[in-house]
Amino acid sequence: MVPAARAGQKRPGWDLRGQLGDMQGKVAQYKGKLQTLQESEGKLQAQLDSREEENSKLHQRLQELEEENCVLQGVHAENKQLLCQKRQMEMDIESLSQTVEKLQTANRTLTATLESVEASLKAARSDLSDTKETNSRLQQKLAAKERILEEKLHEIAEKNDDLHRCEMEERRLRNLVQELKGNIRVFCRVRPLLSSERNQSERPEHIQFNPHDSKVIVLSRTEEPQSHIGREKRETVRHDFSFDHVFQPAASQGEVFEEISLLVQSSLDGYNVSIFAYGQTGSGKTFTMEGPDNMTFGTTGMIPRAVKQIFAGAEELRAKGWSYEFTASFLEIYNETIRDLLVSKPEKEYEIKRVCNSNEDLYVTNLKYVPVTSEEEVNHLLCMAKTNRSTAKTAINDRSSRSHSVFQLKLQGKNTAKNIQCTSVLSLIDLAGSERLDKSLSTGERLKETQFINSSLCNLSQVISALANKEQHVPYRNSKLTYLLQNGLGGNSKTLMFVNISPVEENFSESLNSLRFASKVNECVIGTARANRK
Ligand SMILES: Nc1ncnc2c1ncn2[C@@H]1O[C@H](COP(=O)(O)OP(=O)(O)OP(=O)(O)O)[C@@H](O)[C@H]1O
Repeated sequence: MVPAARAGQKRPGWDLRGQLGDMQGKVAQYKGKLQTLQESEGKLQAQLDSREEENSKLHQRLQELEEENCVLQGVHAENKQLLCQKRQMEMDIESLSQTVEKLQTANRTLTATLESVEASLKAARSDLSDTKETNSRLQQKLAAKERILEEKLHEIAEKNDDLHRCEMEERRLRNLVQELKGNIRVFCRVRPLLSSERNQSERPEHIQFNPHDSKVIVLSRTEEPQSHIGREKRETVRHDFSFDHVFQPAASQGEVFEEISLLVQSSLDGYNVSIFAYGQTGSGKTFTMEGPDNMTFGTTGMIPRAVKQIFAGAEELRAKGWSYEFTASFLEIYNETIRDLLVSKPEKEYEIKRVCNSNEDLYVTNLKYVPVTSEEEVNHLLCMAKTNRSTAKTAINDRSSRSHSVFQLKLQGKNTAKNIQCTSVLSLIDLAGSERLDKSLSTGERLKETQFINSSLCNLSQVISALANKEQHVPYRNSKLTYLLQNGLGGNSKTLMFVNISPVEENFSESLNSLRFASKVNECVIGTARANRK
């Protein structure tokens, strides 16, 4: 467009040819330029292509880089996370370090403790081993001791058997001694003068003792001349008596009991034992058997002493396997009538009967038989009996007993281990006064009493002599006393009689009578006693 505008400014024909030439030049120019351009374009195109190629490569590279970036970003994020984790881990590590430090400290402490524990353990192990050794030594010792113990137990068992044999032998020998002394023994006891009797003489001269022989007593009296019996001048008449023992007035209750204690003991061995006190009123029978009213420890009589010994003996025998049951009764026979001393107002009738299915055992109907377990219980019964005992006044003694009193203790022993049983009755009898009729000034009721007393005492002597003479008939039934005591009088029992003597010269005849009666009894030899054993 630009050349048309210039041609309008110069001549139109020239102008057109010039313009054409110009134009052609210009076209050629343009053509050249175009070619150059085309070439440039080709180059550019080539460049463009190469650029495009490069661009594509770059693009690809960019993509790769983006991808890498993306990866890097991931890595970065990861890195960041790792950093975070690292920090966390560092913190953890730090805390762990602290923990580790603490643990190390604790570990150190524990190690120290462990060391000390190990040391203790070691010591304990060593102790344990020592203890084990000691233990094993002790076990051996124990086993040895057990063996010894077993042997000893065996020995003890054998010794126990020996002991039992010895005990039986001792019993046998003790009873043999008693038998050799005679189953009926008589002890004479002369009581001291009472203060009320002192005006007579300080020392009774009509009674003499032998200081070298405790078995002898002599009664002597100077008698006036009596030509009708051949005595022309005054002469001293001697009456010599010999008994198993004679107790002088000074003899204590203890000394007397010592002499009868073996006899009492044999009732624990199964022997019936009867101990009588015989003598005139006021001669000391009740004192000997029971003791005085104002009893002291030293003056207790044979009954409480026997009871004490029986219970003590039973207790000793308990250790040897024996056990005992005791039954006590206390009665009096007054004018041939039985009365229970263990009841204050006896109203019943009492009769002596045989126990059913038994040839020997007797019992009294309605009588109180009291099972007793101790000395105190029996002493209580003795007190009760003393109060209830019938007493009556006579010319000779203020509180003279006019009845026979019979205390009986039944003993039932058993030794379960040895399968032995024994039964016996210990009878302690305080006989009624034996004074003669003329002296006691008895009349009326008193006369009757005296007759009953004398008849039953006479019957007692008849029974004893019938037994001694081995007579077929023994008159037990003639009096309540002998009937009741027949088991304590026969050959199966041991009998002891105290003959009590008053020291008063006035009582010479009574004393002589008593000593004569006792002598008769003493002469009796009744068969061998047998223990009631099963
Ligand atoms: N050995 C003695 N020592 C001291 N006093 C005694 C002795 N023996 C007896 N007596 C006393 O003599 C008196 C008579 O004794 P006791 O009453 O025992 O006689 P008794 O024979 O039982 O008489 P009775 O037949 O009347 O019962 C009593 O005062 C008693 O204390």
